[in-house]
Amino acid sequence: MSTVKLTTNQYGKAENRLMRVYRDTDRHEIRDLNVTSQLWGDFETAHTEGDNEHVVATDTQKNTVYAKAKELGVSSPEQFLLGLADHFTSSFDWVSGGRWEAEEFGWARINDHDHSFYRAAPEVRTAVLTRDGDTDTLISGFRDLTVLKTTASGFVGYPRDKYTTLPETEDRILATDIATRWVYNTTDVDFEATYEKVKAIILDAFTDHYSKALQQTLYKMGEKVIEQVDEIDEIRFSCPNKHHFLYDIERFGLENPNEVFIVADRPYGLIEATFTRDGVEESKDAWTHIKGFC
Ligand SMILES: O=c1[nH]c(=O)c2[nH]c(=O)[nH]c2[nH]1
Repeated sequence: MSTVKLTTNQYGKAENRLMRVYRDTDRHEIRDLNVTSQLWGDFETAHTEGDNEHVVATDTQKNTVYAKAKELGVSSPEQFLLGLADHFTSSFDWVSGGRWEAEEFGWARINDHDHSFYRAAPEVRTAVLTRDGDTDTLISGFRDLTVLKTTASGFVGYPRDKYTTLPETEDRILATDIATRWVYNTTDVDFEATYEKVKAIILDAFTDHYSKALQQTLYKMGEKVIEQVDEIDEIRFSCPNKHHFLYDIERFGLENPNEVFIVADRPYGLIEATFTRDGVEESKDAWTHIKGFC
Protein backbone atom coordinates (compact mmCIF):
# COMPACT_ATOMS: atom_id res chain seq x y z
CA MET A 1 0.00 0.00 0.00
CA SER A 2 1.40 3.36 -1.00
CA THR A 3 1.62 6.07 1.62
CA VAL A 4 1.71 8.76 -1.05
CA LYS A 5 -1.22 10.41 -2.76
CA LEU A 6 -1.12 12.48 -5.95
CA THR A 7 -2.75 15.85 -5.42
CA THR A 8 -2.53 19.00 -7.57
CA ASN A 9 -0.80 18.45 -10.88
CA GLN A 10 -0.62 19.96 -14.33
CA TYR A 11 1.68 19.51 -17.26
CA GLY A 12 2.27 20.84 -20.73
CA LYS A 13 4.67 22.74 -22.96
CA ALA A 14 5.93 26.07 -21.67
CA GLU A 15 6.92 29.13 -23.68
CA ASN A 16 6.14 28.18 -27.24
CA ARG A 17 7.42 31.19 -29.15
CA LEU A 18 5.07 31.87 -32.02
CA MET A 19 5.07 34.43 -34.82
CA ARG A 20 1.85 34.52 -36.86
CA VAL A 21 2.17 36.42 -40.14
CA TYR A 22 -0.93 37.50 -42.05
CA ARG A 23 0.11 37.89 -45.70
CA ASP A 24 -3.23 37.93 -47.51
CA THR A 25 -2.19 41.25 -49.05
CA ASP A 26 1.21 42.88 -49.58
CA ARG A 27 0.67 44.74 -46.31
CA HIS A 28 1.58 42.05 -43.81
CA GLU A 29 0.35 41.92 -40.21
CA ILE A 30 2.10 40.12 -37.35
CA ARG A 31 1.33 38.75 -33.88
CA ASP A 32 4.31 37.73 -31.73
CA LEU A 33 3.45 35.48 -28.79
CA ASN A 34 4.93 33.28 -26.10
CA VAL A 35 2.36 30.58 -25.31
CA THR A 36 2.22 28.03 -22.50
CA SER A 37 -0.25 25.13 -22.45
CA GLN A 38 -0.92 23.04 -19.35
CA LEU A 39 -3.58 20.37 -18.95
CA TRP A 40 -5.67 19.36 -15.94
CA GLY A 41 -7.63 16.13 -15.70
CA ASP A 42 -7.27 12.44 -14.95
CA PHE A 43 -3.55 11.84 -15.05
CA GLU A 44 -3.49 9.65 -11.94
CA THR A 45 -2.12 6.44 -13.46
CA ALA A 46 0.48 8.31 -15.47
CA HIS A 47 2.01 9.25 -12.13
CA THR A 48 1.29 6.12 -10.12
CA GLU A 49 1.77 3.43 -12.80
CA GLY A 50 3.69 5.07 -15.59
CA ASP A 51 0.66 4.45 -17.81
CA ASN A 52 0.75 7.10 -20.54
CA GLU A 53 -2.63 6.29 -22.06
CA HIS A 54 -3.98 9.70 -21.01
CA VAL A 55 -0.81 11.69 -21.47
CA VAL A 56 -1.32 14.07 -24.39
CA ALA A 57 2.38 14.58 -25.08
CA THR A 58 3.81 17.99 -24.37
CA ASP A 59 5.20 17.74 -27.90
CA THR A 60 1.65 17.37 -29.21
CA GLN A 61 0.57 20.37 -27.14
CA LYS A 62 3.38 22.37 -28.74
CA ASN A 63 2.34 21.27 -32.25
CA THR A 64 -1.26 22.17 -31.47
CA VAL A 65 -0.27 25.73 -30.56
CA TYR A 66 1.31 26.22 -34.01
CA ALA A 67 -1.48 24.40 -35.88
CA LYS A 68 -4.15 26.50 -34.17
CA ALA A 69 -2.26 29.67 -35.07
CA LYS A 70 -2.94 28.71 -38.69
CA GLU A 71 -6.44 27.25 -38.24
CA LEU A 72 -7.89 29.88 -35.88
CA GLY A 73 -5.52 32.80 -36.38
CA VAL A 74 -4.53 35.10 -33.55
CA SER A 75 -7.12 37.85 -33.29
CA SER A 76 -6.08 38.48 -29.67
CA PRO A 77 -4.05 36.52 -27.12
CA GLU A 78 -7.26 35.89 -25.14
CA GLN A 79 -9.22 34.55 -28.12
CA PHE A 80 -6.31 32.31 -29.05
CA LEU A 81 -6.16 30.83 -25.53
CA LEU A 82 -9.91 30.20 -25.57
CA GLY A 83 -9.43 28.31 -28.86
CA LEU A 84 -6.69 26.14 -27.34
CA ALA A 85 -8.85 25.40 -24.28
CA ASP A 86 -11.79 24.43 -26.48
CA HIS A 87 -9.57 22.13 -28.51
CA PHE A 88 -8.00 20.23 -25.63
CA THR A 89 -11.15 19.92 -23.51
CA SER A 90 -13.28 18.76 -26.45
CA SER A 91 -10.70 16.35 -27.94
CA PHE A 92 -9.81 14.33 -24.85
CA ASP A 93 -12.56 13.12 -22.43
CA TRP A 94 -10.24 13.01 -19.45
CA VAL A 95 -8.97 16.57 -19.90
CA SER A 96 -11.26 18.55 -17.61
CA GLY A 97 -9.51 21.87 -17.99
CA GLY A 98 -6.15 23.51 -17.88
CA ARG A 99 -4.16 26.66 -17.80
CA TRP A 100 -3.15 28.50 -20.95
CA GLU A 101 -0.96 31.54 -20.85
CA ALA A 102 0.28 34.05 -23.43
CA GLU A 103 2.64 36.97 -23.48
CA GLU A 104 2.53 39.26 -26.49
CA PHE A 105 5.28 41.51 -27.80
CA GLY A 106 4.17 44.54 -29.83
CA TRP A 107 5.65 45.63 -33.14
CA ALA A 108 5.17 48.76 -35.27
CA ARG A 109 5.88 49.40 -38.92
CA ILE A 110 9.18 50.99 -39.89
CA ASN A 111 8.20 54.17 -41.78
CA ASP A 112 4.79 52.66 -42.49
CA HIS A 113 6.52 49.90 -44.46
CA ASP A 114 4.39 46.96 -45.63
CA HIS A 115 6.52 44.15 -44.22
CA SER A 116 9.28 45.64 -42.01
CA PHE A 117 8.75 46.18 -38.30
CA TYR A 118 10.53 47.22 -35.11
CA ARG A 119 9.77 46.12 -31.57
CA ALA A 120 7.72 49.09 -30.43
CA ALA A 121 5.41 48.31 -27.53
CA PRO A 122 7.15 49.27 -24.31
CA GLU A 123 5.04 46.79 -22.37
CA VAL A 124 4.53 43.04 -22.59
CA ARG A 125 0.85 42.12 -22.84
CA THR A 126 -0.25 39.11 -20.77
CA ALA A 127 -3.22 36.75 -20.65
CA VAL A 128 -3.96 33.65 -18.56
CA LEU A 129 -6.99 31.46 -19.07
CA THR A 130 -7.86 28.78 -16.54
CA ARG A 131 -10.67 26.38 -17.40
CA ASP A 132 -11.97 24.15 -14.61
CA GLY A 133 -14.86 22.09 -15.95
CA ASP A 134 -17.41 24.64 -17.09
CA THR A 135 -15.74 27.58 -15.38
CA ASP A 136 -13.40 29.86 -17.30
CA THR A 137 -11.35 32.53 -15.55
CA LEU A 138 -9.56 34.95 -17.80
CA ILE A 139 -6.93 37.29 -16.40
CA SER A 140 -5.41 39.84 -18.79
CA GLY A 141 -2.85 42.52 -18.22
CA PHE A 142 0.57 43.90 -19.04
CA ARG A 143 3.97 44.37 -17.44
CA ASP A 144 7.00 46.61 -17.78
CA LEU A 145 5.17 49.76 -18.83
CA THR A 146 7.71 52.26 -17.45
CA VAL A 147 6.29 55.68 -16.57
CA LEU A 148 7.71 58.73 -14.88
CA LYS A 149 6.51 62.18 -13.83
CA THR A 150 8.90 64.96 -12.87
CA THR A 151 6.56 66.72 -10.44
CA ALA A 152 3.01 66.54 -8.96
CA SER A 153 4.20 63.84 -6.57
CA GLY A 154 5.30 63.97 -2.94
CA PHE A 155 5.61 61.85 0.18
CA VAL A 156 4.95 63.42 3.59
CA GLY A 157 3.21 62.61 6.86
CA TYR A 158 4.68 59.15 7.45
CA PRO A 159 5.71 58.09 10.97
CA ARG A 160 9.20 59.00 12.08
CA ASP A 161 11.18 56.83 14.48
CA LYS A 162 14.86 56.58 15.32
CA TYR A 163 15.54 54.74 12.03
CA THR A 164 13.80 57.29 9.79
CA THR A 165 16.12 59.43 7.69
CA LEU A 166 14.00 60.08 4.57
CA PRO A 167 13.26 63.79 4.22
CA GLU A 168 9.66 64.74 3.51
CA THR A 169 9.11 66.16 0.04
CA GLU A 170 6.18 67.74 -1.75
CA ASP A 171 7.92 67.70 -5.10
CA ARG A 172 9.66 64.56 -6.27
CA ILE A 173 10.00 62.33 -9.32
CA LEU A 174 7.56 59.44 -9.37
CA ALA A 175 8.60 56.51 -11.57
CA THR A 176 7.50 52.90 -11.84
CA ASP A 177 7.23 49.89 -14.14
CA ILE A 178 3.51 49.19 -14.19
CA ALA A 179 2.58 45.53 -13.93
CA THR A 180 -1.14 44.98 -13.79
CA ARG A 181 -3.56 42.13 -14.34
CA TRP A 182 -7.34 42.25 -14.34
CA VAL A 183 -10.02 39.57 -14.20
CA TYR A 184 -12.74 39.59 -16.84
CA ASN A 185 -16.22 38.71 -15.54
CA THR A 186 -17.12 37.35 -19.01
CA THR A 187 -15.28 35.95 -22.02
CA ASP A 188 -17.61 37.83 -24.36
CA VAL A 189 -15.28 40.82 -24.71
CA ASP A 190 -13.75 42.86 -27.53
CA PHE A 191 -10.30 41.99 -26.18
CA GLU A 192 -8.32 44.30 -28.45
CA ALA A 193 -10.40 47.41 -27.78
CA THR A 194 -10.68 46.70 -24.06
CA TYR A 195 -6.93 46.20 -23.70
CA GLU A 196 -6.27 49.59 -25.29
CA LYS A 197 -8.99 51.19 -23.16
CA VAL A 198 -7.62 49.84 -19.87
CA LYS A 199 -4.07 50.87 -20.78
CA ALA A 200 -5.25 54.38 -21.67
CA ILE A 201 -7.21 54.71 -18.41
CA ILE A 202 -4.19 53.61 -16.36
CA LEU A 203 -1.82 56.00 -18.14
CA ASP A 204 -4.29 58.85 -17.82
CA ALA A 205 -4.73 58.16 -14.10
CA PHE A 206 -0.96 58.30 -13.63
CA THR A 207 -0.96 61.88 -14.91
CA ASP A 208 -4.20 63.37 -13.65
CA HIS A 209 -3.66 63.98 -9.92
CA TYR A 210 -1.12 65.09 -7.39
CA SER A 211 0.25 61.80 -6.02
CA LYS A 212 0.65 61.67 -2.25
CA ALA A 213 2.09 58.15 -2.51
CA LEU A 214 2.37 55.42 -5.12
CA GLN A 215 -0.28 53.57 -3.07
CA GLN A 216 -2.77 56.38 -3.74
CA THR A 217 -1.90 56.47 -7.42
CA LEU A 218 -2.50 52.71 -7.78
CA TYR A 219 -5.88 53.16 -6.09
CA LYS A 220 -6.83 55.90 -8.55
CA MET A 221 -5.79 53.70 -11.49
CA GLY A 222 -7.78 50.74 -10.20
CA GLU A 223 -10.80 52.85 -9.31
CA LYS A 224 -11.03 54.32 -12.80
CA VAL A 225 -10.70 50.94 -14.52
CA ILE A 226 -13.45 49.42 -12.36
CA GLU A 227 -15.66 52.48 -12.87
CA GLN A 228 -15.21 52.64 -16.63
CA VAL A 229 -15.00 48.99 -17.71
CA ASP A 230 -18.08 46.91 -16.89
CA GLU A 231 -16.37 43.62 -17.83
CA ILE A 232 -13.73 44.03 -15.10
CA ASP A 233 -14.51 43.47 -11.39
CA GLU A 234 -10.98 42.97 -10.10
CA ILE A 235 -7.59 44.47 -10.93
CA ARG A 236 -4.20 44.02 -9.31
CA PHE A 237 -1.02 46.05 -9.50
CA SER A 238 2.60 45.29 -8.67
CA CYS A 239 4.74 48.39 -9.03
CA PRO A 240 8.28 49.18 -7.96
CA ASN A 241 8.89 52.68 -6.66
CA LYS A 242 11.90 53.55 -8.82
CA HIS A 243 13.60 56.03 -6.54
CA HIS A 244 15.21 59.18 -7.95
CA PHE A 245 17.14 60.90 -5.16
CA LEU A 246 18.19 64.53 -5.35
CA TYR A 247 21.96 64.50 -5.73
CA ASP A 248 23.98 66.64 -3.36
CA ILE A 249 25.79 69.04 -5.68
CA GLU A 250 25.62 71.83 -3.09
CA ARG A 251 28.97 70.39 -1.96
CA PHE A 252 30.32 71.86 -5.20
CA GLY A 253 28.67 75.26 -4.70
CA LEU A 254 25.85 74.39 -7.14
CA GLU A 255 22.14 74.84 -6.46
CA ASN A 256 19.87 71.84 -7.13
CA PRO A 257 16.23 72.92 -7.41
CA ASN A 258 15.00 69.42 -8.38
CA GLU A 259 17.15 69.21 -11.49
CA VAL A 260 19.84 66.58 -10.86
CA PHE A 261 18.96 63.16 -9.44
CA ILE A 262 20.74 59.90 -8.82
CA VAL A 263 18.69 57.03 -10.19
CA ALA A 264 18.77 54.11 -7.77
CA ASP A 265 18.04 50.75 -9.34
CA ARG A 266 17.93 48.94 -5.97
CA PRO A 267 16.66 48.64 -3.42
CA TYR A 268 13.26 49.80 -4.60
CA GLY A 269 9.92 50.19 -2.88
CA LEU A 270 7.49 47.49 -3.99
CA ILE A 271 3.85 48.52 -3.84
CA GLU A 272 1.17 45.92 -4.59
CA ALA A 273 -2.61 46.10 -4.27
CA THR A 274 -5.82 44.44 -5.39
CA PHE A 275 -9.00 46.42 -6.09
CA THR A 276 -12.39 44.81 -6.58
CA ARG A 277 -15.80 46.13 -7.47
CA ASP A 278 -17.66 46.66 -4.21
CA GLY A 279 -19.57 43.49 -3.33
CA VAL A 280 -17.56 41.19 -5.66
CA GLU A 281 -15.38 38.47 -4.09
CA GLU A 282 -11.67 38.39 -4.94
CA SER A 283 -10.97 35.45 -7.30
CA LYS A 284 -8.02 34.05 -5.34
CA ASP A 285 -7.65 30.61 -6.98
CA ALA A 286 -7.12 31.86 -10.52
CA TRP A 287 -4.04 33.79 -9.36
CA THR A 288 -2.15 30.65 -8.36
CA HIS A 289 1.05 30.50 -10.44
CA ILE A 290 0.89 34.17 -11.40
CA LYS A 291 4.16 35.36 -9.95
CA GLY A 292 4.79 38.76 -8.49
CA PHE A 293 1.30 39.80 -7.40
CA CYS A 294 0.15 39.77 -3.78
O1 LIG B 1 4.98 56.46 -2.62
C1 LIG B 1 5.66 56.03 -1.66
N1 LIG B 1 5.14 55.07 -0.84
C2 LIG B 1 5.85 54.54 0.21
O2 LIG B 1 5.34 53.65 0.94
C3 LIG B 1 7.16 55.02 0.40
N2 LIG B 1 8.12 54.71 1.31
C4 LIG B 1 9.21 55.48 1.01
O3 LIG B 1 10.31 55.42 1.62
N3 LIG B 1 8.94 56.27 -0.07
C5 LIG B 1 7.67 56.01 -0.45
N4 LIG B 1 6.92 56.49 -1.48
